[in-house]
Amino acid sequence: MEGALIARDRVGVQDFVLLDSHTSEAAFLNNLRKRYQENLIYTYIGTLLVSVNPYKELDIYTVTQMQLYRGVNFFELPPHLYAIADNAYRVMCSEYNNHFILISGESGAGKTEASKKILQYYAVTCPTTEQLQIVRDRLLLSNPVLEAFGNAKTLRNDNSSRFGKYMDIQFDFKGAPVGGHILSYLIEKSRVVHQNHGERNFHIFYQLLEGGDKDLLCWLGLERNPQKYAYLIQGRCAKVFSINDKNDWKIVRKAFSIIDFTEKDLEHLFGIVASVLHLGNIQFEEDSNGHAIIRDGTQIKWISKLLGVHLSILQEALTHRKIEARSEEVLSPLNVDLAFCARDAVAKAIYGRTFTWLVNKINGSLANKDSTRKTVIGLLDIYGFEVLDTNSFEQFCINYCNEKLQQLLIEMTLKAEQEEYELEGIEWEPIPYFNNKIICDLVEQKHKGIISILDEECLRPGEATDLSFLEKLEEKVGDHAHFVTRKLADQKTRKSIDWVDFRLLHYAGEVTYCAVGFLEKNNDLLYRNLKEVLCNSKNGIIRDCFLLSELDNRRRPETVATQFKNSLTSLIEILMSKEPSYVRCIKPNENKEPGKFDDYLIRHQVKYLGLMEHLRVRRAGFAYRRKYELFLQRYKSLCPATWPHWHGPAAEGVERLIKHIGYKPEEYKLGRTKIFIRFPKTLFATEDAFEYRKHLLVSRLQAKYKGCLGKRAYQKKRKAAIKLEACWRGALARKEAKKRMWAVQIIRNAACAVQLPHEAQRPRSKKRLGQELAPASFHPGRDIRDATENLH
Ligand SMILES: Nc1ncnc2c1ncn2[C@@H]1O[C@H](COP(=O)(O)OP(=O)(O)OP(=O)(O)O)[C@@H](O)[C@H]1O
Repeated sequence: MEGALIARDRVGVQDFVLLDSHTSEAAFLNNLRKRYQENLIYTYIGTLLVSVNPYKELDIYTVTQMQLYRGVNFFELPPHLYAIADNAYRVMCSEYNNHFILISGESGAGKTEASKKILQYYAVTCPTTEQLQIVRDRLLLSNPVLEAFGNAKTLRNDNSSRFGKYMDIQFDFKGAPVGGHILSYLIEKSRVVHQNHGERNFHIFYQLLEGGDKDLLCWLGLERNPQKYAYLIQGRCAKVFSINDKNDWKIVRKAFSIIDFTEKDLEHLFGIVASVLHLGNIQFEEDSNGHAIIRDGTQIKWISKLLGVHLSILQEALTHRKIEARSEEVLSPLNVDLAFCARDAVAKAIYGRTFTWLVNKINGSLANKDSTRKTVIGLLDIYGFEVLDTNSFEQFCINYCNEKLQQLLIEMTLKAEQEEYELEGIEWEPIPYFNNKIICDLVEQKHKGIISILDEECLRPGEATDLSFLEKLEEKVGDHAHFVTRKLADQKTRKSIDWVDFRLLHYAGEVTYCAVGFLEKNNDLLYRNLKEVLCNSKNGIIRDCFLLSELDNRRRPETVATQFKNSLTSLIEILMSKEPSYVRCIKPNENKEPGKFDDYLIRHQVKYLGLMEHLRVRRAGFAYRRKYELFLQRYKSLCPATWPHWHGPAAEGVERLIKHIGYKPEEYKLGRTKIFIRFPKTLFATEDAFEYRKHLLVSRLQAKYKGCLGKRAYQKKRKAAIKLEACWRGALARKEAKKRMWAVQIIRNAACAVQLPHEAQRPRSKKRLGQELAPASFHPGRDIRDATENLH
């Protein structure tokens, strides 16, 4: 916060909480824009981080930067992902509790990049040993593998994650990363068989074709040209290969070896990828009875080899459907349309289940077998609210997921805020906010919610269709305030809703869903005979996946929506038991252009990410709160009673201090351990006074220091002068004394020379005398004369 305060006049405010007009969306956008244009992509709302995708490499993710943020108080440095990561880590280590970082935003907003950067931060800054290095590498390299199979180029993002991901990083008591676990959500299987214009299939297909060596492709019966595969040219993407495919393939191959995939695993895995491509090239034609038959046997032979299933059984399974007639099972031939549907269903099913297998395999290699207690930090990278031109079953699931996460955010933020006030004994009035529980209930309520109604239609006997589902919705939830169809709408709204549509009023806005395809996608059915064939596959991955799900679904198969609902419920439970941190990613423009800030697009995201709401909640009570000790430490110079030292309790010191500054009662509240300041302007005034005071103190200090320096220099000189003088005098005196002694001696010697030659008084020779007294410069005649003169 202090960092934010200091820098507030430089480029906007680093924390939206400090915005004066916190209810103004324009002021919010203004601040975001100002900072974005200076490449300041991060801004706080309290402890939530807002991130705007820069669409260019910034020099803020270096190891030096990581070290800078390591172990530093949250608000001391400018907002950064590393501050969020470090804060969660430090609290986890000190309080030994679990955390999660929820990263959300729309496609292309930068969620995956953010989660990778957090992971790298932990990899670089956490303590590690040589053995833990393996875990660290596996954690980091699980990303390229999952991205290869779960990401694709879309119109909005060249590397779009087509699944939701929650990753737990486990730490031991020393804070070293020792393991991990990944949960994946709703992979977009429909992409395997169909892509929108300008989009691609999952990366792995292109990586294999571009990067796989000749022998491998030959073994898989593939050609290097993606144009040859029907499932890869649906989107008519201008550049089918991306510049990264070849390189990414190498990374993925390396990752496989580090994550412990055996040669057999890889053989089966690539066999499945190739089988999907071959499946897409299977064509059907009508025989004389109007039944589907396979036109060319080449593709099916490859599939039979790669999946390890008998050729004739596979042929039959793709062109027939097994039905139960009373106690008998009969094979009914399919027409061409149904055969194409069966083919696509197989491709989607084997790809989807292989993805699940892949996640499990990675989890196996990340698992920490040690049973000692560990703490975790979870990273949730999940699709944001999505509104397309035509919204289908997938968008319905994604937006439902966002409703649940919004509910979690509001609950946890409000709860945390309320708990803090309670803990501190502060009264506050809860602010009104839109509780989206009503929409969650509309979707998920047992027997009455949309998912239950959809399931009923999917599972009931008789002719159920998307239209009959729509009618059921009108009948059962028609009077809900957040639901509308063309039939139920008023005249004005009616025009914008088609007969096959229904509209939900989400917390983030209205979304119209086309009911066509809901039943089929929710059922996700594979004809029973096809399932049986796959259960008997010699390809280990396929056999395991299908056998397992057969065992799971022996009673009543769960529909896709119900599976998703259940997985979301357990995700929310996981998150509720942890301490939250939030990163909200914003996409600045549709063209992936650096520096372009599209106001309209961003305003929309600010709204549906609930940022204004979050800011309101943060500001509803108090804009700023600080522990008494920290507050006093910073501002004690503003009051003579607390400066330079306050010896009593910090709370009393703060009370004296704010009385001296002149805080009005409505501007603050004193809690048990913290001071709460309601308005930013109060804090800014205090900060300004502190800045002014700091300057004064600095000038005083400077003056004192200069004075000290001068005094010291003077004293040094004085001492030197005295010393010099003393030396000089001493030297003079010594010289004088010597001269006298010397003269006396000479005269004595001279006198002796004239008197009795006594042994003791025998005159020394002139030379000897000279050596004794003045060895170098003795001139007897001149010196005796001088000495005699001196005596007078
Ligand atoms: N901090 C960043 N610095 C530089 N470029 C970034 C940053 N964040 C995102 N980008 C760019 O934006 C692109 C899209 O980001 P990312 O894949 O993380 O989006 P996303 O929100 O995960 O999208 P999706 O939901 O489709 O997966 C990246 O490929 C990268 O080019």
